[in-house]
Amino acid sequence: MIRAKNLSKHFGGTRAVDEVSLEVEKGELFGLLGPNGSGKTTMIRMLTGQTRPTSGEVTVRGVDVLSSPLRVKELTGIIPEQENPPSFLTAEEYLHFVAKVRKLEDFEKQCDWWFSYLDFADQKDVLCKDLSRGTRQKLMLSQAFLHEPELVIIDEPLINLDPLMQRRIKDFLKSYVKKGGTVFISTHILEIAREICTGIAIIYKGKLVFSGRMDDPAIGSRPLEEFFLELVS
Ligand SMILES: Nc1ncnc2c1ncn2[C@@H]1O[C@H](COP(=O)(O)OP(=O)(O)OP(=O)(O)O)[C@@H](O)[C@H]1O
Repeated sequence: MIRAKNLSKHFGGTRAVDEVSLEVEKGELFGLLGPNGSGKTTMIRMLTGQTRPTSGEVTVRGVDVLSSPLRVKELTGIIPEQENPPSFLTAEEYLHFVAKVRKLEDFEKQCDWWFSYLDFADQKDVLCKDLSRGTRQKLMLSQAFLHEPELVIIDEPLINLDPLMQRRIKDFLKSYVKKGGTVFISTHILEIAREICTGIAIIYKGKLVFSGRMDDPAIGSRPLEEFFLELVS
């Protein structure tokens, strides 16, 4: 689903991502972990065609991201970090707009399902600029999954969500991959990764320091925090 080979991004003298190679298979719920400033967002931006790598190769669902970034956007659901929906549309208008861009038919039912599942039907007619941060995140999650893409890439999926909504999204993500979807998330919340991810990669100062399945013997049964701290300190 995702193949990155020796991917690097430099900003002047800063090596935000440094020669990272990764493979994510179909059906995985894959977590990209790392401390603040370790390169997670930059990595996601390269995987989704939002930032051009300094060097390296990346394909998503077999499509070369560098030469066909728009095709990658068609094939995947994406939520960039702290992305906001357009201020001048209501929540419902935005979701309907995305459904039309994604060429969905009979989309009103699907949109209503999301409003109800994430418990924000009462905010449908509110302008996006007036939604709370958590509700904006609910809307962004809804738009990413609306067309049921085979692959969804989310930078910090649970940001700004209350514990009940975090539970609901975690359950949704687990069931999505059980049904054959693939989800790639970044997070610095280790309990989320321990609870829902099937595979993880850890980056530190731009370099990949671990990549493997959650049941990798190197992690064992110890708390993920212990393993993580060993690698990043
Ligand atoms: N546009 C940019 N220009 C210059 N430096 C940048 C730019 N974007 C990111 N960086 C730098 O690249 C490094 C990695 O940043 P990045 O945002 O990818 O980290 P992150 O792991 O997502 O961090 P966080 O968990 O704090 O969101 C940081 O040193 C950051 O300052």
